[in-house]
Amino acid sequence: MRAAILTLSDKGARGERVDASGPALASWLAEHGVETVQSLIIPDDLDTIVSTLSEWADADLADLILTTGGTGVSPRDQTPEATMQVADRLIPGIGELMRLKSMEKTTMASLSRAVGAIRKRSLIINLPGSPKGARENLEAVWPVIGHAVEKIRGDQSDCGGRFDR
Ligand SMILES: Nc1nc2c(c(=O)[nH]1)N[C@H]1C(S)=C(S)[C@@H](COP(=O)(O)OP(=O)(O)OC[C@H]3O[C@@H](n4cnc5c(N)ncnc54)[C@H](O)[C@@H]3O)O[C@H]1N2
Ligand SMILES: O=P(O)(O)OP(=O)(O)O
Repeated sequence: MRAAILTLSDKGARGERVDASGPALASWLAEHGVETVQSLIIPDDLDTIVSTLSEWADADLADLILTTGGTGVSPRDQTPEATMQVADRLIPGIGELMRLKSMEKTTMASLSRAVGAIRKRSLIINLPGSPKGARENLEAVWPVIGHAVEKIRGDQSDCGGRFDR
């Protein structure tokens, strides 16, 4: 699986804060056998997020595109809106699972409006901005990501019963 990481942070893009979340995600992915083929920091600007996500998905840069930051309720937080704008289809269960698992850790998880989406052959997942929040949310959905990527990329094998507890 190839991953790309997009960090949304005004301070990070201005060089006022070192991006700890993008590298934390790349390390976590490497430990799980996933190569990060691209990573970038951009400001919380709707049009820039839309154009970057569309470009990456349309070029089939990665199977999995992770965003970190801008999922909350501050005026500049618009990563979910940008993701919904580029989405061919949404996967509501991804956001539900992230919030369900994260609320075991902090009730503040209810403030993340993160979504999961598909554009072309890429799975896009929003994660919160802090390194801890980003990692915890990725861990929450990791069990379903491999299967989701296979199906999005056209795997036609029968999954009925394969994943029953
Ligand atoms: N499982 C968890 N889920 C959530 C957590 C958590 O700790 N565990 N935090 C919750 C909180 S609190 C909020 S609010 C929401 C939404 O978060 P955002 O996506 O809006 O995050 P930001 O406002 O972009 O960032 C928050 C905070 O994190 C630090 N930060 C942000 N970007 C970076 C970066 N690239 N490198 C280092 N640190 C960064 C900074 O202190 C920001 O103020 O999510 C809940 N979910
Ligand atoms: O500069 P950002 O975008 O990382 O935002 P904040 O620290 O206010 O969450």
